[in-house]
Order: sequence, then structure tokens, then C-alpha cells
Amino acid sequence: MSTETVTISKLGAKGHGIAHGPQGPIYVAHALPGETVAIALNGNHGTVISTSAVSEDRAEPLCRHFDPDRDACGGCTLQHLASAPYEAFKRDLVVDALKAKGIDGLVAPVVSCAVGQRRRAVFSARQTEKGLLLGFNRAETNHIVSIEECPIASPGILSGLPAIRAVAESCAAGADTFRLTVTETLTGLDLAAEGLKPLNEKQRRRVIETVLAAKGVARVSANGEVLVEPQKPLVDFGGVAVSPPPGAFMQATKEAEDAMAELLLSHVGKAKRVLDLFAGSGTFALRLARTGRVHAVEGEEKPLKALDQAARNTQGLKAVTVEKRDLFRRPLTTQELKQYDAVVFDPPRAGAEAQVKELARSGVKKIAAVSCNPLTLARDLRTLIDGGYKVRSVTPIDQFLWSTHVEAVALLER
Ligand SMILES: C[S@@+](CC[C@H](N)C(=O)[O-])C[C@H]1O[C@@H](n2cnc3c(N)ncnc32)[C@H](O)[C@@H]1O
Repeated sequence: MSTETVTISKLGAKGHGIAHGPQGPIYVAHALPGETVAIALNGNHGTVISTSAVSEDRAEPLCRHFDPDRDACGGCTLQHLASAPYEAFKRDLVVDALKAKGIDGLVAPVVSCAVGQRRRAVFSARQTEKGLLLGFNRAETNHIVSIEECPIASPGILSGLPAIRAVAESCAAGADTFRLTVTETLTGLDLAAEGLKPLNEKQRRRVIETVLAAKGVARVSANGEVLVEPQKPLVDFGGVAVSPPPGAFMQATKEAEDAMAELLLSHVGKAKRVLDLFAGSGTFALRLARTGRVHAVEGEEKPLKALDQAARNTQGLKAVTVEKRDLFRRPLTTQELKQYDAVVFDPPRAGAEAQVKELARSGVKKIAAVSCNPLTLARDLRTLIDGGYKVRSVTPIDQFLWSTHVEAVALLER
């Protein structure tokens, strides 16, 4: 390890300040463009010792767990960046990914994210000699930082921390680390533990007693199995009540979900036959079914069942059909796509490569692409453009405040 003084020239995609040293780029966490910093250099990573020229874009972090000089949690990367350059950074993640695929000039301003909106958080937990450790991992390590506050989490999750801790403690057996996904639902907190060793009868009883004594916990599951469910967890997808399965995917903030839904609904308009691909528990399908018949396709059985049940229990929706299908291996073919006026797709980070190849050859009039990865979105848009589609807009949506992740909705037509 050596000491050097460097000047940061830009912010990298992972939120590090990047300086150019004689051996190539040096990545410095918590440093901003324009700043001159003395660093302890380890390989091509620097740790700030002192800053002599402070950027005007620097902001005071809101959370005590962000402080790099203390035991900082790795949940946030960019709390030290003021809001205007922060939003420019997020927008540029999309702009740069599209540019690299020859797609220019279509990116709208970012739909912002406020503090206190995150309704889903994934905690790490472990029993120690001093008691239960519950928190978030320090960046790029397995070390758990115990959490006392979190400005991005919803008030429901924050006020539920004592109950979450008590349930985690009742689940914890041995010193192994496990993950606890906490989702705030309309009926209470939904807690899904994963990576736990199978619980014996005594441990199960302890979890049940803890949940019944705690306030505000709707359900606890371990490795996908429901242990106790005082209330059926319910979420609202555009006026349709859905009970998602334990640990199922859900958009991390309701505000981002609503923004995405509004964009794609305005584009799809009154299309009579709509296909929703990678449909999850029906976040978009159930909203789309207010005006058109919807076929929802998804790889996982349980969310699809929740979607189907919600559609059957709700008055005033057009017909909703569901299909379990692996869209990476068996995308809908050009022939199958013929019956739809509009297609919505919202794949995992890997994107929808196989499916867009079929879509690019199809006659579907309108497409809405929702994505959590600008790189695979750009690749997929390129395929659709080469197949004759025009991109009308791309809107970045900040769903993961102070992280380096960004969502985007692209609207296309032919
Ligand atoms: C980003 S989520 C979107 C879910 C839903 N649209 C929503 O907004 O809640 C991606 C979804 O794709 C599903 N998925 C992942 N791989 C898949 C595959 N190979 N075939 C079909 N669905 C898949 C996941 O189960 C998940 O529900």
C-alpha cells in the first residue's frame, strides 16, 4: 500500500471517483470529480485520507451509516452527491448505454426518488455471542453493519425494526448468516427468510409466538415455506388487490411502479389484446386489464397463481389469461405474437435477448420495454430498431435512491 495525491476527473458507473494514474485508472470511493485527494492506494483502488479541493457538487450525507470513517453500510453509494449532479449521473447511465449502441437523443429527464419510499429491503442477519446482528452488508464484503436508521426505507419498515429484529432473532439458529427480505404491504410486514437451516418444531413455535406477540407482521416464511400468517399480505396494483407469494419480486417503491405503469399505459392506450411478458404477480398486467384482454407470461408458478387469483376476484377487468413459460429458452414466436396489438416486457437484468429477436420480426404495433439494466436495454432496443421499430421515448426512473442502479421505460412503435 502507498500514498498518493490525485485529482478526480469523472464519476464511474459504480459511483467511484476516477483519477488517472501513471498505471491507468484509480478508483476512489466517496470522491467526486474536481476533487484533489490524498489516498492510500491498494492496487487500482484508493481510500481517501484527506481532501484538499472539495467539489461544489458535494452534499452532506443524511445517514450516519454512510460515514466512510466509521463502520459504513454498503446500501448507499452516492449520498455525498448533490441532487442535480446525482440525477445527471443516473440519466447518463442510460444515455451512455444507448449511445454505445448508436441510439441518441431520446432520453427524458429522470423521474426522481424521494427519501422514505423504499417499501422493500433485504437485510442480512446473524446470531452472535453479543446478540442478533441485523443490518446491511458493508460494500463488497460479508461484514454486517448493524442498522439504527435508514433514510431511504419507508416509515413502515423503520417503525417495524424492533419487530423485524425480534422475528429475525427467533429464526436465527447457529451463527450462519441469512437474508431477510422485508416488504411493507397494506396488511403489515411480509418477512421472507432465506438461507436458513431447516427449523425444528421448537424453533417454529418460537417464530410463531414471536410473530403473534409482535405488532404489524403479516407473514413470516423461511426458504419459501410460510411459517405463520396472521394476515394475508396484500398489495395494490392499480386498484387490484394481490397477495404475492413469499419473497416474490416487487418493484421497490410504489412511486416508481406508478410512474412506470403510467408511462406504459399511456403508450399502449386502448389496445384490445395485450401481452405482458415477465409479468411477475401482475404489477402491469392487472392495470392493463382495465382496458384490454391481457395474456400474462412468467417463468415462476407462484406469482402467476397470485396474478390469476387477483384477476378472478376483481370485478370490471377484461379477460386475463396466464402462462408459465421460460422466455429465455422458449420466447413467444413471431407467429404467436400475431394476435397482439401491444406488448409489454419487463425482464430481469439479463434482458430479453431471445424474445426481442422474435418481436423484431413481428407486426406488433406498440411495445413498452421496462428495464433495470441500461446495458441490456440498449442491446434489446438496438435489435428492435434494426427490425423496423422507432423508439419514441426512454424515461429513466430512479427507484433505488443513492445507488448506481436505474430503471428505464422505453416506448416503441412501428
Ligand atoms: C423485473 S421482474 C418484473 C416482474 C413484473 N413485471 C413486475 O413489475 O412486478 C422480472 C420477472 O421475470 C421473471 N423471469 C425471470 N427469468 C425468466 C424467464 N427466463 N422466463 C420468464 N420469466 C422470467 C421473474 O420471475 C420476475 O417475475
